[in-house]
Amino acid sequence: MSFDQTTIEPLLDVTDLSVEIEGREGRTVRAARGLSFSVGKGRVMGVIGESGSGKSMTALSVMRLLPRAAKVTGGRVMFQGEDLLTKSPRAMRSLRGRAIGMILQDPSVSLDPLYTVGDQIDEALRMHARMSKAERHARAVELLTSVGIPSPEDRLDQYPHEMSGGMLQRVVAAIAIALNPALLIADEPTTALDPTIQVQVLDLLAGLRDRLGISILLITHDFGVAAHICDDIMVMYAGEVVEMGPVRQIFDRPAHPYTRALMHSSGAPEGGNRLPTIDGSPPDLADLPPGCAFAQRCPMVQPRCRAEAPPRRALTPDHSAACWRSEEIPA
Ligand SMILES: Nc1ncnc2c1ncn2[C@@H]1O[C@H](COP(=O)(O)OP(=O)(O)OP(=O)(O)O)[C@@H](O)[C@H]1O
Repeated sequence: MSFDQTTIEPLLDVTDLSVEIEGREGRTVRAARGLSFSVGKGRVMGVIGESGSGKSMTALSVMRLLPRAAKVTGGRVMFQGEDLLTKSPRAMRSLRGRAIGMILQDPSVSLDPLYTVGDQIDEALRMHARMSKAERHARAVELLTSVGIPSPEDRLDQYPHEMSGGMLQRVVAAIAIALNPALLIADEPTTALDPTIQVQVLDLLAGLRDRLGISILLITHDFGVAAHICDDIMVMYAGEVVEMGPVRQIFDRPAHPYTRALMHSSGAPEGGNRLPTIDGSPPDLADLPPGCAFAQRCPMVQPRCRAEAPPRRALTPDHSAACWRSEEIPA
């Protein structure tokens, strides 16, 4: 749990989610292992961790868009009272775009170069909502305005190649929110953008939460990005959630040595060193060691850590971490 559920209702509630990928030579990659987390209504939850920690697989599982080689081997993904893992592909298609919007890393991949921005927003509105052509046009203008695009009427007639990366990501955001989704899943939405534009796009997302009450699951490997807009964060390492809680509490008192190392190696959202550099590399997810997966890189490792995996336990009602030595980590 990452927020006080007596006052904030969860919108997305994931329990014990496990994902396996059939790799080469019969290797089974354990991309997610028993993940549990909740995204509160109107909250931004940051999913943070190094490359390969399982952030994207987690998001793809929620959206039911895992690649063919990957499969969910256990768990529940409760959203608006239903387990998404049991829904039909057709029901999921309808849910995506309507109740769950998506923003991916590279806006040029999300948009079709052959159609104008206006056509692409219109398509999203036509697929799911019963609106007249005039209503759809008015809504498209309203959407572009709400994501901070100046002269929206003119922009509707432009093609993606006529717009900058930052503007394109705003268009993607406009399409993602076109049908008033309750949840937005954003996978590294600012990584492909210039640092100054990154901040603008993050502010846009924060604005959507504040104005529309949308919940956001934001994947990033950048602590600066998380600090900028997240209410809560979950830190992933080797397919597990190793720490979770309100961002302020984690900043003030990290309770996992990996979180602390990430915080110390990450730059501000304005630029600088975005890729965390921590000595050593994560374990092979197809051949995990016994005990704590971080033990081999951990500055605080003890013999017990190599023998027995620490369960995630609560330090405060809404802050938890999976480390035997949480209480000893310097603030
Ligand atoms: N098609 C695939 N076949 C085999 N293994 C895969 C495949 N896709 C991903 N993986 C593995 O699954 C694990 C989790 O990957 P995932 O993409 O979720 O990590 P991530 O934290 O999102 O990383 P990044 O920040 O680089 O996107 C990684 O170890 C990765 O190597």
